[in-house]
Amino acid sequence: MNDNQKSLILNSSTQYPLPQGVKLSYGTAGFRADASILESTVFRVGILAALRSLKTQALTGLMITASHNKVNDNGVKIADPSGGMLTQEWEPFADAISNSPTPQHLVQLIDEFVKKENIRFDGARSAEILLGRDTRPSGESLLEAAKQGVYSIVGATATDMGILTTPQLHWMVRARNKGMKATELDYFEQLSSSFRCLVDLTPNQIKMNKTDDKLVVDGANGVGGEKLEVLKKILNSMVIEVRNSGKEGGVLNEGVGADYVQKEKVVPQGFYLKDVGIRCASLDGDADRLVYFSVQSNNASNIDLVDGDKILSLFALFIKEQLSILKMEGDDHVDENYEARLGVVQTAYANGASTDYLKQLGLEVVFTPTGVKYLHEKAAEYDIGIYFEANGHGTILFSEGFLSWLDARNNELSSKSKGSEQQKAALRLLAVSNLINQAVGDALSGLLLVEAILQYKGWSIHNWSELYHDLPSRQLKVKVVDRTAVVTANAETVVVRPPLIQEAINVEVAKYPRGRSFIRPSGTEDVIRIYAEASIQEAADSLANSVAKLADQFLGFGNSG
Ligand SMILES: CC(=O)N[C@H]1[C@@H](OP(=O)(O)O)O[C@H](CO)[C@@H](O)[C@@H]1O
Ligand SMILES: [Mg+2]
Repeated sequence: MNDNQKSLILNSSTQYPLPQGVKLSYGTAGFRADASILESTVFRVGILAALRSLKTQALTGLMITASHNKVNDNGVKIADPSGGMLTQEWEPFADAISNSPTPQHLVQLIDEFVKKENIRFDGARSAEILLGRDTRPSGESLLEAAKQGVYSIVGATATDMGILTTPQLHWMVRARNKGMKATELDYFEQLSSSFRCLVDLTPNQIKMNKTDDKLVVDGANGVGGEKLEVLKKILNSMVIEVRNSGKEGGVLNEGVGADYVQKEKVVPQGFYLKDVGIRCASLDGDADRLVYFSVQSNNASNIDLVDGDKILSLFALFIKEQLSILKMEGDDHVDENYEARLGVVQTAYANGASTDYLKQLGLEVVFTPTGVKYLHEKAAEYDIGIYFEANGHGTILFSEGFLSWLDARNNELSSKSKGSEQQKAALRLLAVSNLINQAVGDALSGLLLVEAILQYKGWSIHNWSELYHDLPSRQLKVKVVDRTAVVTANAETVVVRPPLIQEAINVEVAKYPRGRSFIRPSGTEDVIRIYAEASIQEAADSLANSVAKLADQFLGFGNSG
């Protein structure tokens, strides 16, 4: 970096001093904290986004959101040029600059990093960043901090895309870097046209039952509801009622939203006994998570939850079905068929019944540690990789190789056997690849795919929910002295440090039919998470409680002496 560049960073960073005692880390989902202490962090992430753009010679994204956290929190994360999460290799640098104590130190860190990464400042291509934010009131001033960060790199430009869902921003970054149309309207048009295409390919004999027409969506009082209203107008064919859109005065994520519904297993605000039998869905605060539910008739706060695992199962079932139709021998007697590698990616939080179901379908199921970045990376190894966290974040990734084969196959079928079942299957798969966000999990595109598949199958939410029955489960959190003392292996299913705790967990698990339990340090909160499942709820609760006691015994404050 030349002196001019150094003094630019030095000067602008003095405007954004690091508050005393703040130490943040680029965790599972970027930086998150109370919004009042975040300006300096967001400013520095602005610099980071510009450096990433220079390094890759491509456009990057910066999103200001704290997803399902309370409204006073905020956060910031980067979309890499692929549209995915920031490469994990840069996370340590993100931590280092965001915690750097003085402007001088910051400049020094950046200078060293630029040399190490061989980042070019020769002006061959300037850094370019798209900025987005959710509906949080603190978003506006944090956006300004992000811009100032970007502008601290000579020649860098920042384009404010306004209020967006997180997946919209990721989608735009990916689309721009692929040279495709990338405005918000393009996003809506791609989703709606591919959805229409799928619905038009619904077999004629399957007609929806009247009562299954309507979908009611809980928008978490965030950005998702607002965007869904726009999408709904463009679609013009679906009966969608949006509640908790934020316009009715409700508070973001308070008693509403996908995280609340999935963790508490109760109805969000604004849903009542009168909604029994209706298909309902819930988005989270930045609309990258989606769960479905229906209100139970016995008690208005009870729900039948259709979580990420079941969305994954529905998608997997559909894709597998289309692939086998495609493989059927048609009139053209093509014997050269592409064996598409279909893979399903879950985490240890996936309900055991879902894993059994997927394996029963003959699918390859693999596990990764918690966090979308791990699941996404794994899913990208397949021709078609479907990944979901139980909490409703996930998508379906199609490899370039498979898509170009599929495209060619479709062309061939359309000339030899237009309108055949095989061609329809090829068209459906192509439509899915356009509908479902290829950059990151996206509640809006996921919702449209669920709706299209339910129509295709002529299924109610009840039919869908009956695919399998969840094993009863329980999640608990335990505060410990130092959560980093816990080291896990095998996709977080066994504890390797501290010694002996895993043996003790095994003893507890063995006491319960279909018992399973694991502990891991959270990447977003200062707690150890406990997960347990068993054949009945009482057993899952009791197993979770015993394991929580073990965690406290081995790691808790009582033990610290
Ligand atoms: C059990 C659980 O839901 N964990 C969540 C949560 O991570 P933790 O590392 O468990 O705090 O937040 C992550 C980011 O949103 C999400 O990816 C993950 O699934
Ligand atoms: Mg989210």
